[in-house]
Amino acid sequence: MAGLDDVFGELFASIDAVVLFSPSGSYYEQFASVDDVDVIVVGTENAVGAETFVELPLEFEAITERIRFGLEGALEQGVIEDGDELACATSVFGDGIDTVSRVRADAETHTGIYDMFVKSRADSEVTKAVLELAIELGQKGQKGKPVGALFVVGDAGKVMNKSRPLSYNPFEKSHVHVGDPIVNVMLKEFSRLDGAFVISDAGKIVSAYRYLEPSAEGIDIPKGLGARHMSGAAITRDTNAISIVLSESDGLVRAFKAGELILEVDPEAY
Ligand SMILES: Nc1ncnc2c1ncn2[C@@H]1O[C@H](COP(=O)(O)OP(=O)(O)OP(=O)(O)O)[C@@H](O)[C@H]1O
Ligand SMILES: [Mn+2]
Repeated sequence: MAGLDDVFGELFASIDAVVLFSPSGSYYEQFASVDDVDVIVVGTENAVGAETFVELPLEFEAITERIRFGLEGALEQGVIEDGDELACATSVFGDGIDTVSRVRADAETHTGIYDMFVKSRADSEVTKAVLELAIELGQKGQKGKPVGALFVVGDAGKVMNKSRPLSYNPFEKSHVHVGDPIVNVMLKEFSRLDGAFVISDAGKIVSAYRYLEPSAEGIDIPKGLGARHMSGAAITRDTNAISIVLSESDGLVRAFKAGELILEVDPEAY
């Protein structure tokens, strides 16, 4: 009779690498004594001081997203290759690692979400701060009511050229940056008002209340979404910016790059 190892063992038979998602130090250490296996650590920070590390911008709640994003980053960094067989160990139910998924690295399913942070014009810290802000706004709303918001990040000069003011710009003479706690309060306050926020590569808030006027021809966004998403998507094809959009109507946060939807997250899941 076959033992469980014969059955479950197939999950990690002849794999090219083990990918540990946010392992504890002791869990990671155990792999040091395993022969002939490459170990890659993926997480929001390299808490275990791993030699091979891939950074996640957020702790994705959905395991499929977490693995897809982590592997996309690992492919980008060249620590794995297309077609590699990987044992991805992650936590689904508890604090510790409780799940192993066998996944084949597939360069074809490249979504661009990793590029959004690492290969964009804007600093990855800036993109991350804006994404976190949008998620936080989505969780709390404005005084309990759902709000929508549109942030256009990077390539600000070109974005300004493709847009016009809806009202006076409260950030006109200021030198404030995203990530700054005061600025987050201001951005949340202004998010009740119309138009887009324009943010520079380095995170400076260039303007609020911008009405975007990109060419929207041929832009394909999910059905049911309106002008905020259409303009947010289209501006990323006309410029090298990325857009992060919080929908007032369905509460989801979406990101667009090069005119394409590259990320869709439910703020309630974080
Ligand atoms: N071209 C644009 N540039 C900047 N902001 C815009 C633009 N078009 C619409 N908006 C902003 O988006 C808001 C919502 O518009 P609309 O309902 O058409 O968008 P939506 O994609 O359905 O977004 P939501 O899901 O939040 O309702 C508008 O009140 C306006 O503030
Ligand atoms: Mn709408």
